[in-house]
Amino acid sequence: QEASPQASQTQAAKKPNIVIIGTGGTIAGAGASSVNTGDYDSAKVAVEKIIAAVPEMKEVANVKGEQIFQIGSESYNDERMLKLAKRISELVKQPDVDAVMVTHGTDTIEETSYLLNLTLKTDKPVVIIGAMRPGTALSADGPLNLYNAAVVAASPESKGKGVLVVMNDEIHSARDVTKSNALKVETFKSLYGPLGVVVESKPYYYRLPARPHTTATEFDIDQITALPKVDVFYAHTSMDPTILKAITSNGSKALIYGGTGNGSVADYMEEPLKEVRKSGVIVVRATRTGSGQVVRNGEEKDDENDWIVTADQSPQKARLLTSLALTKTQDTKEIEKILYKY
Ligand SMILES: NC(=O)CC[C@H](N)C(=O)O
Repeated sequence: QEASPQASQTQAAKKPNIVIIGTGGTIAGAGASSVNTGDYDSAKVAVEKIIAAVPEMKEVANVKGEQIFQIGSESYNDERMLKLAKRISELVKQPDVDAVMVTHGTDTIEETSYLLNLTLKTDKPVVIIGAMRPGTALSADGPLNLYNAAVVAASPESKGKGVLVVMNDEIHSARDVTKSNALKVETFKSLYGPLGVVVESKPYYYRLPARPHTTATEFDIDQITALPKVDVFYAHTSMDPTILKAITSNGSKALIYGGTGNGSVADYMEEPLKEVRKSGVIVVRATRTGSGQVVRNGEEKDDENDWIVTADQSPQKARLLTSLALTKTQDTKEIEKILYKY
């Protein structure tokens, strides 16, 4: 028996309204054949088509697509990130929008989502998803990731938990998540484990983010028009100190030195790095190891050189947070406090 139009209207009214913003990536990718899992063009398929491929989402929410760009996420820059963040901020202010999802390339999900987590002023669920295999491939992961993300975004339990990244049946906090493998579908890992999992159309949370996010931060996306320029230098054996010279005259306000081990600085890089600081650029020591806090004055003379250290953030996450910090203060001690707070 068909439901009456009124009955189906009431059904629709009970379901949350979710806007899905399409930005590109492999979830919007297409390969030449079904066995191409790593050889394909990303950012090809429109978000409406991606949504149409998962009609099961209609059971959980009223979903609507919106294409903001069609790019591989390696091509994000501050301008694009701000455009996306500002659009989400507009949407979450609408009373008829209950949650926002973003389909995103996986390369830089960890950066965009961290920026959103630090700057959006909302308790509504904001869920970012991608895929490791294009929709044309056998065992494509995008459709289930999309469905699971809708389940998470539609759940009242997901409110107030910060920006979430849902991939491979896991719910991650934007603060901690990182892409750990170039190909595998289980690439997304969080240093301290995921917040929860999605099982049979239900989210199950097991932990909460401890660091302030969204409504509890001092950063408001609506007040930010540009991000101060911050660059990253990746340390290795036999570095070329002249590369650091470029940082003193390219408009950078800070340099994240992705040091070996505990943010260590090679003996022959000390002078060039001191010069960077003397030129006015803030020097932040981070670690290239992927985890662990950098210890102030541990192996380096931070007090003497007026260098600062990150907590456990990767150089790329520290870059975004330092840039946000610079919108508030130029004081190195204050910036370091911010790096340890979020
Ligand atoms: N799996 C992916 O999404 C990678 C595709 C592309 N490099 C991107 O990040 O958009």
